[in-house]
Amino acid sequence: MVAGGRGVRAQTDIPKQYACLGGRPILRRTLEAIAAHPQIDAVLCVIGEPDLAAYADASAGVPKLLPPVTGGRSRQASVRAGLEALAAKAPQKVLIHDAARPFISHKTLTALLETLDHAEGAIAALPVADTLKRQSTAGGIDATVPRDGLWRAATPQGFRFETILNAHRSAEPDAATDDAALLEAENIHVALIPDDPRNFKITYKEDFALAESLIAATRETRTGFGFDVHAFEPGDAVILGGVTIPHSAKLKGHSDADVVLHALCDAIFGGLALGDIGTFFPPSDEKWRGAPSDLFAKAAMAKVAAAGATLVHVDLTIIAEAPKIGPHRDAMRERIADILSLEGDRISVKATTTEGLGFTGRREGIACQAVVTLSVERDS
Ligand SMILES: Nc1ccn([C@@H]2O[C@H](COP(=O)(O)OP(=O)(O)OP(=O)(O)O)[C@@H](O)[C@H]2O)c(=O)n1
Ligand SMILES: C[C@](O)(CO)[C@H](O)COP(=O)(O)O
Repeated sequence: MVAGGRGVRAQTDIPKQYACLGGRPILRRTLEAIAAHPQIDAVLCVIGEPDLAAYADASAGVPKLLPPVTGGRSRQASVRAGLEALAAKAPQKVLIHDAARPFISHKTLTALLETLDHAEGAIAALPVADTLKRQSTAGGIDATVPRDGLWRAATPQGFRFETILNAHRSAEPDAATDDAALLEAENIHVALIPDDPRNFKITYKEDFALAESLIAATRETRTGFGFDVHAFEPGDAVILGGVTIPHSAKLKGHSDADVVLHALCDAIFGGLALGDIGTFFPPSDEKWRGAPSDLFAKAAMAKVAAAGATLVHVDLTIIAEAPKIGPHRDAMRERIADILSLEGDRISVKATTTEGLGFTGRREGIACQAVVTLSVERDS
C-alpha cells in the first residue's frame, strides 16, 4: 500500500492519509480493509520519511503488517521501493493500492486475486459513464471525445509479482501515473475489473465531505445509560466528575467512589454493549483499591476508539441534597472534557435533589445518572 505522498492537492495540515474520516485515520481504514481479506497474507506499507511516528500511531494493532519502507519522490518510485522490499519474499501475486482509497471492497480484492490465477495483471477500474469533452486553449470545448472503450483506472492493481517488479526495474523514472501503464508499454495484457464506484481516491479538499457521507451511511447512533450510587461515610470531601469538593462526609467505595465517572463509564460500556464497569474493573480486585476513577473513564474511551466509535455527547444528572453542585459544575465539565478528550460543549452536568425524599433526600449518599450518545460503525 503506497502512502508516501504529501497530499498537496488535499490541502490538509498533515499528509491526507493520516487525516481522520469518521474519527479514524484514512490510512488505518484502508489498511484494515485490506488486512481483513482472508486471501491476503501480508501487507507492506510504503510511507514518507517524516511520517514514521504518524504511521506507527495510525497502524497500531492492524494485523498482517510487515515493517514499513520509505517511499520516493513520485508514486512510481514509492511502488518500486515497496516491490523491492518484497523481492526476498518472492510472492506469486501482489496487489498495489493507494492509501488514499479507503473504500476498497472485499469483492474487488477477490475478483483481482482470482483473475491473477490466469492473467499477468488486472486492475480495478470503472467504465466512463459521461460524455467526454476536450477543452480548447481558449477554455471552451474543442471536441467531444468518443468514450467507447474508455475506463477510469483505480487501485488496487494486481500483478504476478515477478512481472511487475521487472517492469518497474526497467521503467524510466516517472514514466507512468499507475502501474498497469508499465505493462501496457511492454504489450502485456492487463485485465479490467469493474470496481465499486465508492472506491474513489481522496485527492482534493472537497473529497473529504463525500468520504464522510459514505462513512455516515455505515454508522448508527446509539444511546448508553448508566446509573450509580455511593453511600456517605465519615470524611471531609467527595470526588465528583474528577473534582474534589469539600463536604462534611466522603463517599464510600473500593476506588475513589466517584459516582459521576462510574455512571459515565457504565453508560459508555452500555452504548458499546460491552457490559459494565465491574466487567473491566471488578471491586474484588485489590489493584483498584483507592484508584482514581479517571483511569476507568480513560479505559472506557479506549474501548470507544477500539470499536471505531465516536463519543458524541454526555449528559450527567447528579442526585444529591448536598454538597451544592452549581459552584463546581464548570470545573467538572472541564475535568471530564479533559479526561475524555472531548469538547466541553459536548458535556452536560446537571444536578437535582429529591426534595428530601428517599436515601438521597435523607443525605445517606449520592446517585448519578449518565446518558451518552455514541456514533458506532454498524458492524462493530
Ligand atoms: N511520492 C509518492 C506519491 C504518492 N504516493 C501515494 O500514492 C497514492 C496516490 O497518490 P496521490 O493521490 O496523488 O497522493 P499524493 O501524492 O499524496 O497527492 P498530491 O499529488 O496531491 O500531493 C497515495 O496513497 C499516495 O500516498 C506515494 O506513496 N509516494
Ligand atoms: C494510481 C491511480 O490512483 C490510478 O487512478 C492514479 O493514477 C494516481 O494518480 P495521481 O495523479 O497521483 O493522483
